[in-house]
Amino acid sequence: MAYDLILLRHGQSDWNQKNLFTGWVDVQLTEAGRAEAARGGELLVENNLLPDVVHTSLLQRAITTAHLALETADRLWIEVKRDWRLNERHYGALQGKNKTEIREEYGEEQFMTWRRSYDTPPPEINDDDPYSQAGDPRYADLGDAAPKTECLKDVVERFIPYYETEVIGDLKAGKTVLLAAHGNSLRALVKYLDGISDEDIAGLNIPTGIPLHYRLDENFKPTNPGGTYLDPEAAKEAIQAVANQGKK
Ligand SMILES: O=C(O)[C@@H](CO)OP(=O)(O)O
Repeated sequence: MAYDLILLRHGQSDWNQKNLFTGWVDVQLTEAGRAEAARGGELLVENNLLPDVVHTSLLQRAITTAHLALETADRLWIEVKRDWRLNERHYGALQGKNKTEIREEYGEEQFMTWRRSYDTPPPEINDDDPYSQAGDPRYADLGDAAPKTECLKDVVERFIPYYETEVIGDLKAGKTVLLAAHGNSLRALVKYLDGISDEDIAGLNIPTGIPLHYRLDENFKPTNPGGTYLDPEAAKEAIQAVANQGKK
C-alpha cells in the first residue's frame, strides 16, 4: 500500500511581497500569489494527483490558495478540514516588522537565530500590539494556550500530533491528501517526514505555490525522500529567493 500526500505552501502574500514578518497575521494573497495557486492546481491535474480531502490552516492565504488550486483542478467539492495547528509559526514581536530592517538593527546572527534556529523563539508579542491575535475569535477555544511567539520546535509539537491523527487517518482511508499551509509549518512537517536534524532544518526553505508530492509507504515513510516538487525548475529558483529574504 502506498499513499499520496501533497504539501502546498500558500502563494505569494501581500507581506511576502513587502518583506514583512507575517506569522499569524491574516494577510491576503497578491495577484501573483493567486496565479501561483491556480498554477498549483494545474500541476495537480497534469500529474494526476487529484486530492480527495484538503487540510488548511485558519489563515486566509492558505485557505484561498487551496480554493484556487482546487477550483482549477475542478475539485472544489472535496471535504475540507481546517485547524490552527497548521498555522504559520507565530512570529511573536517580529510580526509586522520589515525583515531587512530587523537584520540591519540586530545583525545577521540574531536575525537568523530568530528566523531559522530550531528552539529560540523571538520575543513575545504584547496583547496591545496591532499585530497581536489576542481577542481573535478563531482562537477563542485556545484560551491561555494561544501562543504569543513560537520557535520551530513549538510548531513541530503542535503540528505533528495533528498530522499523525487527522492526516494519517485520511491517508489510511485511501484518500489523496492536500495540505495547504505555510513556510514554517511545512518545514516542521518535512523535518519530521525526512528525519532532518535540528541543525540541518535551518537550511531548508519551501517556495510559495509549488505542490510538493510525498509518496509514502505502508509505514508512512517517504519512498521519495525530500519529496518531489511538481515544477522542480521553478522550485529551485524560488527556494533561493526565500533563503535570501532580508538581504539587500
Ligand atoms: O514571515 C513569515 O511568517 C515567514 C513566512 O513568510 O517568513 P520566514 O521565511 O522569514 O520565516
